[in-house]
Amino acid sequence: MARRPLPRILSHGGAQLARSRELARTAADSATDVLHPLITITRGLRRLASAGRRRWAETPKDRRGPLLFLAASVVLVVALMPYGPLLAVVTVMATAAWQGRDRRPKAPQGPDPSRSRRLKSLYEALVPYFSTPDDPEPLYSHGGAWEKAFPEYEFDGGGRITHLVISYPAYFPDGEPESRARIEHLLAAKSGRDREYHFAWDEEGNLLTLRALAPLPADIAAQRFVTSPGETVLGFTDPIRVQRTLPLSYGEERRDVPPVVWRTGIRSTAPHLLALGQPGSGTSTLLRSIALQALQHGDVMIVDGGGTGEYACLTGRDGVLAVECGPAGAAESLKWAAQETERRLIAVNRAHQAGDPPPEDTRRPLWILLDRPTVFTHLAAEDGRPDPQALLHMPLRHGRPANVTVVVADQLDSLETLSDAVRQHTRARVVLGPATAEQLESVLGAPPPSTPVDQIPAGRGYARLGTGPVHRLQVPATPNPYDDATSEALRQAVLELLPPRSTPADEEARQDAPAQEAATPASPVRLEKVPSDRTPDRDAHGRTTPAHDDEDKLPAEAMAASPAPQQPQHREAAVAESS
Ligand SMILES: Nc1ncnc2c1ncn2[C@@H]1O[C@H](COP(=O)(O)OP(=O)(O)OP(=O)(O)O)[C@@H](O)[C@H]1O
Repeated sequence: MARRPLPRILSHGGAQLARSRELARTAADSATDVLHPLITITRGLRRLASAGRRRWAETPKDRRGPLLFLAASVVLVVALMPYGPLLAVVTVMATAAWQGRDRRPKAPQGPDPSRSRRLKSLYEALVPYFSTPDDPEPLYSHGGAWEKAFPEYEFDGGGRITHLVISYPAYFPDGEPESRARIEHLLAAKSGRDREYHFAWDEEGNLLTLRALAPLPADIAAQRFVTSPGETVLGFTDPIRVQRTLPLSYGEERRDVPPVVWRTGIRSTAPHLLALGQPGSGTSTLLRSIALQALQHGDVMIVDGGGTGEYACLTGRDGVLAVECGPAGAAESLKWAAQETERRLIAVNRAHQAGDPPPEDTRRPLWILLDRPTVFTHLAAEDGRPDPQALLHMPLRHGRPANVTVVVADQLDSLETLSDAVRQHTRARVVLGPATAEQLESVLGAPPPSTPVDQIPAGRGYARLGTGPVHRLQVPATPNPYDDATSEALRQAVLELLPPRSTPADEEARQDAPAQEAATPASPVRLEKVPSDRTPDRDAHGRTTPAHDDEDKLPAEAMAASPAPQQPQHREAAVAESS
């Protein structure tokens, strides 16, 4: 019997109503089953009565008297006959039951022939994986019944499977990733490779649920996201695992989309991030998106080994301490970052020991963003200099209590060149663009729950925060506004998010140092670095430099443990002095 729709209040409740809804539905179904004969007879009596009324109305007035007399005679004869009344009641009930039967044409059972063929072929393809010759009653056998194996299925308007529950035998090794991967690969291939599929294995119930995922929106432009301090939106995902949504604007339109939010700071369980991808997969775009969000509440230092000016738009902006593209500048900036982390750590520890809150000058988040640091590693090895990645050890290991966050982006094939500290301490992971299942698992630490599509758009990939689930990810479009290929709308969106430029870029120093610039393979972009919430210092030339915490205020032991911070711009000051 077809299930009756429930009242709206029961069919649109939240997750907590699901159980009550199922109970109500079961009770309604049972009551309908028990009362079904009564309902049929009542409906038949109603139809007989209305047929009688119609007949009476159609009978001409002069013939109504004889008709009434005939009916009364029949009633009298029946009443006088032995068992007459009983027989009359039985006859009326039988007639009513016949008249009251459900005359609606029966809905066709099962899917239409083309859909049945699709399910049948899927079933046949699964037979080698879900059967064994020793099974006396195989659920899967060539020419067997797919209906028992697929208890639930749904198709879209084009006749393609969108949802399928697959029952499999208990002896299938569903705990082995390789066995699962074989089945998932097969199902994705048979259901259409141009879509992504989510697989949920219910090992207790021996059920596998396949769901075709709608493509993630690729048209989300950079914008101010509604987040708290310490939260960074890496991108957007589907609502299967993420309940929270963010209101986003698409031009005039507004939509709520589930985000992948990364929490940083002292309570974070994944305080540093590593993003990997093939060239052109969108890791620089991700870093730019993170930088624009980080600048709302903190200071940012960028070390760019790519040398293509991807971060030039950030140069000289409030809160941007440095954008370094050359090996010497990168090494100096990282050295300063390590010393600053150490200084903050000592200051925080002293405050803890004294029972005071952390000092104000340790609270503003410091972000160290590195794009392709392995380029500098190669250059340093060639020149016989120490690997600048070694300087990341302090911020990575001790950055969390010091409010220092490190984000590293590099290419997938450089994973081995990244230092142990980077690989150990970056517990938030992102992989963008095409990647093999092995690469995904080695970077994320777990296989993604969905199959990839053949054509992956830029900025699409997977994210995993600590030991959490692997999420599908689409990074918001945050292009380089100085790139000619960037559309005007996206350029404006990024420009609007940039902090103001309160100090002019130090063009003079750059022009005056041709010798030093030529010595560096990727010429550095010179930047002024002025944390917006601090009073800048002045160097020998009267230029502003980051007002790092006044060394005089540091405790004696902190000074002993922490060498005086060597500010990132010292290289440029030296260049200016020599000119
Ligand atoms: N999330 C995104 N949405 C839309 N377009 C994107 C996105 N991410 C990247 N792109 C586009 O893809 C191209 C490459 O992006 P990007 O430079 O960020 O990649 P990459 O991984 O850093 O590559 P490379 O290392 O070669 O510089 C750019 O044209 C960029 O605009």
